[in-house]
Amino acid sequence: MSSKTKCEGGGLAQMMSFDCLGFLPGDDVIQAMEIELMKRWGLSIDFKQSDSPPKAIGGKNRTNRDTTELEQAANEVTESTAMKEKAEVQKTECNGSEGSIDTPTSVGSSSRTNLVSDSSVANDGNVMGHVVASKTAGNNVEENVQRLYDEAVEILKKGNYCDSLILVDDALELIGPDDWPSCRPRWWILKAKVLNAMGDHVEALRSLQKVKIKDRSEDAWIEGATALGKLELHVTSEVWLKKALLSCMKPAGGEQRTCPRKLTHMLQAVRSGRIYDPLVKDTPIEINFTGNGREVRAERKISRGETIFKELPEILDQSISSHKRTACDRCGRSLVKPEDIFSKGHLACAELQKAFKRFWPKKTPVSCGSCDRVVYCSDSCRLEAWGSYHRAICPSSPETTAAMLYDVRKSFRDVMASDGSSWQGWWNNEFSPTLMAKVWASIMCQAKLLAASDGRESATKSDWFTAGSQFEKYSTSRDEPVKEVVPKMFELLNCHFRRCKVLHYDITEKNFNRKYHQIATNYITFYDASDPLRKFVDKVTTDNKMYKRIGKYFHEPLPKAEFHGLFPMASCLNHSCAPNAMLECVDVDGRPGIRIIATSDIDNGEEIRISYVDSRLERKERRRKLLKRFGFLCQCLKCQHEGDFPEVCTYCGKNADITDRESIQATASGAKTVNVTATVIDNVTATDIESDNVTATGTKSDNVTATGTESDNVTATCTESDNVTATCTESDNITCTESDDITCTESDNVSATSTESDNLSASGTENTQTSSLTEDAAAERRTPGGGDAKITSALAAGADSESASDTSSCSLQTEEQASIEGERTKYKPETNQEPKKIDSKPEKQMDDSQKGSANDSETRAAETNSTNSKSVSDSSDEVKTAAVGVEPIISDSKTQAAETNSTNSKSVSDSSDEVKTAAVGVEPIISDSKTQAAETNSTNSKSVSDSSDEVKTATVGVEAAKKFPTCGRCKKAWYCSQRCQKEAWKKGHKKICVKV
Ligand SMILES: C[S@@+](CC[C@H](N)C(=O)[O-])C[C@H]1O[C@@H](n2cnc3c(N)ncnc32)[C@H](O)[C@@H]1O
Repeated sequence: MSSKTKCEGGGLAQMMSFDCLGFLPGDDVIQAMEIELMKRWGLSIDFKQSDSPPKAIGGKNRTNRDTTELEQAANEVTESTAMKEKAEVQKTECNGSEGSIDTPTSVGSSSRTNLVSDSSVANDGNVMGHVVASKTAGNNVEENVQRLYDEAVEILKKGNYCDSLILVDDALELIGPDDWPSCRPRWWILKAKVLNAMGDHVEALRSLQKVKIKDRSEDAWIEGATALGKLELHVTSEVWLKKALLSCMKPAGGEQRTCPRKLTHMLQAVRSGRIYDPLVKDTPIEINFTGNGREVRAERKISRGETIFKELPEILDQSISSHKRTACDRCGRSLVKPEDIFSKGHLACAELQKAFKRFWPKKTPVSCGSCDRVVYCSDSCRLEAWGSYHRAICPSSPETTAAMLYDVRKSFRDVMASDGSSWQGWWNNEFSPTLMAKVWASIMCQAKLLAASDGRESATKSDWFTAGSQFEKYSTSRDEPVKEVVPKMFELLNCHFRRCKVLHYDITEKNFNRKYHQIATNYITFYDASDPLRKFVDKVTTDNKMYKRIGKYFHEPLPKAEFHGLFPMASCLNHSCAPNAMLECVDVDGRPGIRIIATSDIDNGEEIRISYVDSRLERKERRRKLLKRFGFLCQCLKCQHEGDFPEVCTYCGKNADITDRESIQATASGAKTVNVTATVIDNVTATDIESDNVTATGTKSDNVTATGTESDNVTATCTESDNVTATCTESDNITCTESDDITCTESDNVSATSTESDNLSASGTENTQTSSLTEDAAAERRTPGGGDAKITSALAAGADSESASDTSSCSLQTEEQASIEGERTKYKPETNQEPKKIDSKPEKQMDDSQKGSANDSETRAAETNSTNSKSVSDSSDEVKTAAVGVEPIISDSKTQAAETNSTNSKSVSDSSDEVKTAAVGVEPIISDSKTQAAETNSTNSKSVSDSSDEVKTATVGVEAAKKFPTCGRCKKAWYCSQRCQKEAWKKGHKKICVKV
């Protein structure tokens, strides 16, 4: 795609949160019918070429579509519109209307009396009189016309449609076309407003069409779009809304500006209707667009256990962790073989072999024919895949970028468990990179088909827009940069599609981020409900004798071929931890799909929600998962009425003790390390005298301060925090990340490094080096291998064999080619081992790059999974850190994490490398003589000392506060008083409380 035709849409697309506002596939046919109808109603067709969609693939466009077909369709619409009109709430009629047969409504258009001279109408008489008089006298006319206009608007506001219509008509008659041409359009628009309010949308359009296109203001386009929408001419309505948006963004002769939210909302609502209405037509749901995005509502009462809808994925890819299980690349049908599941030893068992012969469903995979990377369950899947995406990513030769994409997918799975770090910059484990590649490939194949069906070699802008619009269904509100985290994958995809045989597509950074978030927000994990392994096991387990002999081979949870798919309707379902529906994997039309089932009775109009996580998990765990993958803090009824901590009243938020839970503080003297780590605590402070390391780490904290006097390293690190200060007096190093202020006073040798810091100052120091990185440089540093020219070029080299046409941008450098070979082998360790479960590591990879050191604290804290304190030291000379009173999980109250100002602290040490956890509420334990001073800066501080000077670790201990009594039924809420418990019960706890 040339830069001219990039599907970026600039501010417009962003504002709309749609990729590009092109036409949707099939719009040409719909528009042809809409034009037919408009002609019947005597409306002019003032379209330009660019207002028309490209013709449908394999279909007929409006020029070659059979006219009788169109007429028939138009007749049907006319009839249904007329019927609707009848059923609709009363339309206002002034003096009786005379609608023509084809015109669904025609109110007040023909039979009004001319009231130019009748100034008794409503209260406009005087103004009208003035206008007439001033016109005759030739003075003050414009002023009087303006007054007349204001008057008409006032009357309209009062809902007196007939009077305002009469006034507008009279004014239009009075102000002849040649009098004040610039003033007439306003009157026509006002007339359209009145007519729309009266329900006469055809007449409203007729009025608007009296205004020349070049004179149509944003208001005119909006009014027209409203009329068209009411007449259910949705494609044309959207065209008018886009014109409103354009004229609002850049009014004639005016400066570029931002448009009102209302307008973008209108466009989104029309667009959503156009996208989802055809999908939901045979279901009991409607999909609406609200201020909070899409939502699914019941259109009628739905009973518990009822299937709400079934759906197949629009596009899918196998999850990285299950790639060893053979499955169809197109539909996800599992083609798993015994060898994929059982070890060689097990396979040697004759009994098992016999059982395989008898019970294992036989299905021979169909290979791609061009590459050996994918298989299909049937020839039809193979052909479908080839036409719709695979031909754009088929790795027919091992040297291609496409092959590398598959290598990455495979190797990623193999090495993740052992060496996650070597994958930094390539990918994370959210979903497979080939899913993203398939999305682009299918846009490309669609654009190619659109172009080809019109006899063109290359795709036009409109083709690209239409092709891209198939993924508009998957909206997202997330926009964090991803390219920076996985720059190598960006390079690989960009290089591949830029030089692809099908068409050239230049993936921009913005495209990449957007597609990533679209997929990450919307993918659903599913599997083939008719998996051969499942069928085999079912058969064996029903045969008692057989089960006795071979049942021992499958005690483990059975591994499934698992997929990530994009499901248009299910992706609109919002989450609730107390859902009224759930998702189940089932066969749909002979293919693996899903169905949504009501888990309780659902009222007409009620929102349908599923749970994105296991709703039996603790609230903090559910919220952590939701925040991590979907970026929201769940506020559902269940979350509102469950607590995380026994020390905090779930209802009123009161703490069980009197300490100030907004602060966490540690002070130590002469210790090796003073380390305070906190999540969602406002003030995090580590202070130290003559110690080696002082570290304060805060996530989502307001103030993070590390202060050292004559200390070696002072580090304050924070993620998403407001103020981070590392202050050091006569100390050696200060490091601040994402800090607002850094201050150094009278230090000997200070090196203060700041990333994205606002203020960096060093005063009174003898030897000071300060550096402030620019955002770009910082990004490059943060991303291992970021900007790695070798990889980029090598990727280009790999792509060379695919296309000779575009060598300028991806040039081949031989010594670099060798380097990618090195990379390739590095990423392809030979392993026959069963891949380990890779849950946390890959996630951590992404976090590491995104969150910097804060991630460490989160990981450590997650390991301890405790709100309680611990301190750790060990005999190695590495500095060990431990989260102090840290809850890594999101908490909506700043008071939920424990703090150090406590009465009882403790520290634990151990000689192993691992972070150890400790029980709470006990006196400090000193199990290792190498642990030295620890002291909490509290009223009841503890101190621990030791005579050795080898390793000094000081960490702050925390005691859990007193606990409140729990809800006896569900044990998921704590209350400080009976009153709180009763109130909470009434306000919603009752609805979510389940006896355990
Ligand atoms: C699969 S989409 C669901 C449809 C969504 N409303 C939309 O328009 O895209 C998932 C996204 O919906 C939003 N979402 C879903 N459930 C939510 C909830 N309970 N609270 C807040 N946001 C929610 C989040 O932004 C999440 O990333």
